[in-house]
Amino acid sequence: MILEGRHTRSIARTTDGKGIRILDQRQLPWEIRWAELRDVDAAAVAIREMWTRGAPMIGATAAYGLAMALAVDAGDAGMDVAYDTLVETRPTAINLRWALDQVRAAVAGLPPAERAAAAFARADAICDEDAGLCRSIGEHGLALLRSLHAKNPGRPLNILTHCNAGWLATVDYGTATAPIYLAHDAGIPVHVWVDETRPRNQGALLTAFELRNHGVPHTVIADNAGGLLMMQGQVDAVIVGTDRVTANGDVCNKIGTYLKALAARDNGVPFYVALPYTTFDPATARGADIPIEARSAEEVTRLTGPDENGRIATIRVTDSFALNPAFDVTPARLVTGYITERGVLERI
Ligand SMILES: CSC[C@@H](O)[C@@H](O)C(=O)COP(=O)(O)O
Repeated sequence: MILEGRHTRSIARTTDGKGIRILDQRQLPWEIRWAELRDVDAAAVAIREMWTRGAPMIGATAAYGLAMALAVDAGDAGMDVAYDTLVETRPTAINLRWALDQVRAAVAGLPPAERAAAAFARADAICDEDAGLCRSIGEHGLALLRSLHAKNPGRPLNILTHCNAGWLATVDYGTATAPIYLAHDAGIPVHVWVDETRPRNQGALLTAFELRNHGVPHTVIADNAGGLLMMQGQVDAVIVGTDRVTANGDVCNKIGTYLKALAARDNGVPFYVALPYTTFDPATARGADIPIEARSAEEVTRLTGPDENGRIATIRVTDSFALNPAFDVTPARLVTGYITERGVLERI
């Protein structure tokens, strides 16, 4: 399924300006379906049930959710209830709290009649800023990929990524994918190893969809294949996104990221983390202090997708007890560099 354009903004206001449209990521890559969210409860459901996902996109959706709440009840008490509802939807990505705090600060001290408009304006600005941040991450990452490719100019540059940190997870470009898109557009022969990213398969379903749309050569691999490929010299760099980087540089990202970082270190493969400043959490000292989201065991025990007739079907993988921590923490010592809008930093 190809969208118009290579990447697109996956969040926008509805034409009447009172709600938002998001790409319903539960349907991808099988169907392009936009969902309209018209109140704070709809925004909370969309975040919690992962119609939309990825740290910056969660923040953007929540910002609009708070604005929609203020359009109904602009009082302080109502705002606090809406804030609490939204901030609890997903605990790990710091962008969620950051964006809600931004909207709350933007309306502080305003008369109730002016609050909703100010909140929507701040949410719009968060989206515009995020697209710019990701573009800058892409430009700094492009310079990095150029130098990596120059070491072996005769062959494709092999990047391994985990989960989806692409334009679906941000407002545009993505974080981990932005350098890849810009490198591909600049004529650097990039090939991407895409971890399928069990249990929700964000790699196989979403990152592969994005790369296909953009025409970037890629190969989907089982999550456990990366170590072997690194050992065989088939990975030049790992680039991942993140839900939160703490004051000491620890990186929280989709479950399985830590194992990739360990394998990368053991094989001398550089391990990069792409992030905007909105994902940095200086108030949290270290990764062990981050709340790790526990999601439903059914995400592990069930698989969902279209059957041979195109009908969406769910099959059971096991009836045993299952555990589903959604994120893990990669210690700062395993990170080669942080690709940010300010440049590629050895320390955050
Ligand atoms: C630019 S998105 C960065 C992270 O949010 C991304 O890598 C990730 O882990 C997403 O997890 P998800 O559970 O799909 O929201």
